[in-house]
Amino acid sequence: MNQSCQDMGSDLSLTSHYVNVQLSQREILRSGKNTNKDLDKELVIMGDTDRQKSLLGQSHIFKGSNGDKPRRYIMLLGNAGMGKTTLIRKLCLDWSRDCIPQFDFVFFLDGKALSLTEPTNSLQTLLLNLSSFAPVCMDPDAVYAQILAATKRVLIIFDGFGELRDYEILLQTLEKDLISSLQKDSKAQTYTVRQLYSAILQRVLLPGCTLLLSTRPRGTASQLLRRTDSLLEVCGFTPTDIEIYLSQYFTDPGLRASALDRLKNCSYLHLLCWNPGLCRLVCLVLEQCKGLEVLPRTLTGLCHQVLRLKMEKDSRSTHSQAEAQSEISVESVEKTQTQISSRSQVTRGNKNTPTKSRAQVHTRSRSQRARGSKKQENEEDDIDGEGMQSVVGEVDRTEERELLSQLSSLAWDGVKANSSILPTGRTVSAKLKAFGHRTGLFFSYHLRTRQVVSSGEREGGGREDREEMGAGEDGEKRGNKGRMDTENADASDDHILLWANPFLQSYLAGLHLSLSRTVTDRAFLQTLPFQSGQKGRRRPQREELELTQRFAVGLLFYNRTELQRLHSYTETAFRDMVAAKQALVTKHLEGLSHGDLNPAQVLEACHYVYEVSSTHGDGSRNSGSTQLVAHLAANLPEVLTFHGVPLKPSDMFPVQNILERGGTKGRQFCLDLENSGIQISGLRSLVGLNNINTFRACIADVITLWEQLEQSGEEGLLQGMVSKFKIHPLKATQVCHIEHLAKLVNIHTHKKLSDSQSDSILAEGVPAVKELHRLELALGPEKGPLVLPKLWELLPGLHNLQHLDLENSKIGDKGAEKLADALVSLGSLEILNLSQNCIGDQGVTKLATTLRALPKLHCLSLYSNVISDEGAESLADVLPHMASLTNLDVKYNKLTDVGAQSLGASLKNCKKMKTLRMWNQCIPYGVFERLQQHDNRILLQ
Ligand SMILES: Nc1ncnc2c1ncn2[C@@H]1O[C@H](COP(=O)(O)OP(=O)(O)OP(=O)(O)O)[C@@H](O)[C@H]1O
Repeated sequence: MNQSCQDMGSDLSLTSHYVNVQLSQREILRSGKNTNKDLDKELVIMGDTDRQKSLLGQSHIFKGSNGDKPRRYIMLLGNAGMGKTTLIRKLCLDWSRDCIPQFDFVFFLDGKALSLTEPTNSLQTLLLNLSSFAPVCMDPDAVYAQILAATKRVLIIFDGFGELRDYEILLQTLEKDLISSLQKDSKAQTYTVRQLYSAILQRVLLPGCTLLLSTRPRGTASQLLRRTDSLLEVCGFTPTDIEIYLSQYFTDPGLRASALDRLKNCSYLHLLCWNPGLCRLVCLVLEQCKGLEVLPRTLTGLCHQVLRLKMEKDSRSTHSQAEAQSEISVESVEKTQTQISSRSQVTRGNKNTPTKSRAQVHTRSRSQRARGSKKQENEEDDIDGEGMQSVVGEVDRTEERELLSQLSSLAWDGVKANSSILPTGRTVSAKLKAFGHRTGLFFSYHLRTRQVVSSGEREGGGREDREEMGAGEDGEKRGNKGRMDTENADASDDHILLWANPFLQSYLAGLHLSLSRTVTDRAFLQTLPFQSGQKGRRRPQREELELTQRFAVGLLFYNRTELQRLHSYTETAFRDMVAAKQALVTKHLEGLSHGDLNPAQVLEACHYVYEVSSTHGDGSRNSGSTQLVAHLAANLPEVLTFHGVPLKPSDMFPVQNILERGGTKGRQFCLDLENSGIQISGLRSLVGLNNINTFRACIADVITLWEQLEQSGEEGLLQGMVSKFKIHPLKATQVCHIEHLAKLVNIHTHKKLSDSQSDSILAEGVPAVKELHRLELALGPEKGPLVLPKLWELLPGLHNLQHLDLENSKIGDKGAEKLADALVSLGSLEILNLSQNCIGDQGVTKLATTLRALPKLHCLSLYSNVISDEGAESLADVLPHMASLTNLDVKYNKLTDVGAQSLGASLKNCKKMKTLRMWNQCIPYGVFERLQQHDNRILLQ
């Protein structure tokens, strides 16, 4: 394992190129039971400040927090390229170096092995022969016995599953017969990989072992959520990580310094490097475009450059190979020349064969060059060296275009089918496979490395594994995803062919949609985003599809000369085709009603327009793209919300771009970045724009930003950030929301940021707190009580609060007493909702004393508490003194006819009261009816 985990492809290895990334602990909003929502929507989005505090190092993955029980069912989350597999391999490597001593065995099970469908496996063969990186096992029976004897010391890692759904299917209840058969004899070689995976995941096999499952977070995961005890997410690269990565990648100090410099000057590329997979692509471009070439400015540009470089490298190396071969052929030709009577006939024959292979062509051209003067002697040989080269180039290009066209069509098929596995069979020609491998776009995964080994017959098991790990010269992920084999690229039963890089797959799929002759305008139109009817659709858009759409649109507006190599149209036909599709895109995007787009779609629209407008390498724009930017900037809603949309660092840039553009046209925006997890640096860039009138964001992050600005002495900016910040209305859905609010109220009351001595900017307090008129606690009865002590402390600071909604927070009598004390300061309060809070007589009696002191309170709900007659009496006493109260609700409490009659009698002295709701089952209906007859303000409902 130590050897086979190391390789990261292209001469990179874990030991020399791995960057230690952090993990963040994620939580889900609901209990996770019976939920059918998408996991990424269920995940609580943490603010940056809290996220930084919650980060875990790799050494803590298996440990419970604060000495809790160790984690046994861990889900590792991360989008494409975020480094899940790499992290897992690092864990394996660390384990092989004794750094994770709690496990005696680690097995790496790949989702791709599910392609093996024949029922010929046992748990033993699965672990010892099929798991990736498993070394040769000299005494499998003894090892297996040891595994079974201490399953608690076994770690099973599942990786390489396409999506959450694949796990969910494996978690469907197993048939009883299968369970008993597995429990009776797990050594019988009669099970499919699927059955064994299912049984391990469902803890039928290897109970007590630790499971680590990697997955992308899109899709529903109700079954998984029920089982996992830890959700961890790979965080991606910080700016420091990016520097570390670059300094490891560029070992030459000169190159390193210039690469870092160039990257820092290219903000968007730098932001993209947050994703390690993209960081690697960026390095590839930085490495190979050392000269003065302009760096790509968009994701389309980046992937385009990477593909271009790969193709150039490939054609260089195939040429040099062909030339090397031709040298040999020249010699042999020359040797045999005397025996060939009519060489010119051979030559002529070749010349007239347009489909000759590159090697043939080169052999010939090289042989001409080698022979020099002989060329003139041969009058029939009328093609000179240069002419030949251009023919060669043409032949190469034509072939390359053909291959690209096939590749991109396959890539689109994969994106449609949500799969990175290439179809087996004839669809992928040998030539295409070879091209895919040479360019590192494909890698082949070897499903099975060994024959089933039982003790006694020990075959050369691991050998193949190790040889294959080192194979391949340029694969993005070769060596990163299990076994592979570049020599034997055929997708036989034991091999499957995969796309090595999700971004390049999507780029090629986008290429197919935008430039292929086979995609009609109508079909193209249907693939564009935001189709009508999509808004209501629950199914989330998959990452690859979203990227593909972005690339397709980006490519259409790309520099036309750059695209020449990718298509086979004539110049005019190409121009017309592009113009027609550009018009379709423009019409489609301009026809959108931006008010109807949800926040995630608004973000996506910003990305499209960014790709369209900035793809030209030289920074120039064409008029079509300028028009699209202007249109979006003019039509974005004034209140622009990204609430609930996780914002990656690279999302910030396109949004900033469009907001700035709006600013040049005089547009002002109110930005809602709450619950988006935006990084503080991104927050600063966006809300620092001049045309942002107001903004909302995670309170703790805003405070951190203020502190940073104060420390750096940026007073002007701080002033703006303080005055633009808004928190009204505030709905607390997480415990931390109240903690953050408490911090803000503290700043407000002390009129300074925590460490500062005095602060003129905050001399009048925090405007956002002064303007907070409505506060709702929506944490429910489980989490609500956790924040109540903090809430009682902070409430007196909210002088201008008009509406306080504490429904269903399990306040109880004790809480009600504390609340009563806090309420004295809330002279502006108009509405108080204390429904469903277990408040009894004691609590309500205490409350009653302060309620009378609230001059503006007009609506009080004590619905569904446990107030009985004594409490009702207290309320009845205070009611006539509450001059502003118009509506009181004490329905579904415990008062009987006695309490009801007291309240009814008190009502007579309350001229302003409009409604009194008090019905419950303890009040005889007759009494209630009588009271109603006397005063029609008493209502049943
Ligand atoms: N911590 C890291 N240090 C150095 N390079 C990394 C790191 N994490 C990822 N990479 C680079 O990024 C590339 C993509 O990472 P990886 O394959 O692990 O992503 P993934 O999350 O498994 O993606 P997918 O969901 O597509 O399978 C790797 O090939 C590797 O080169």
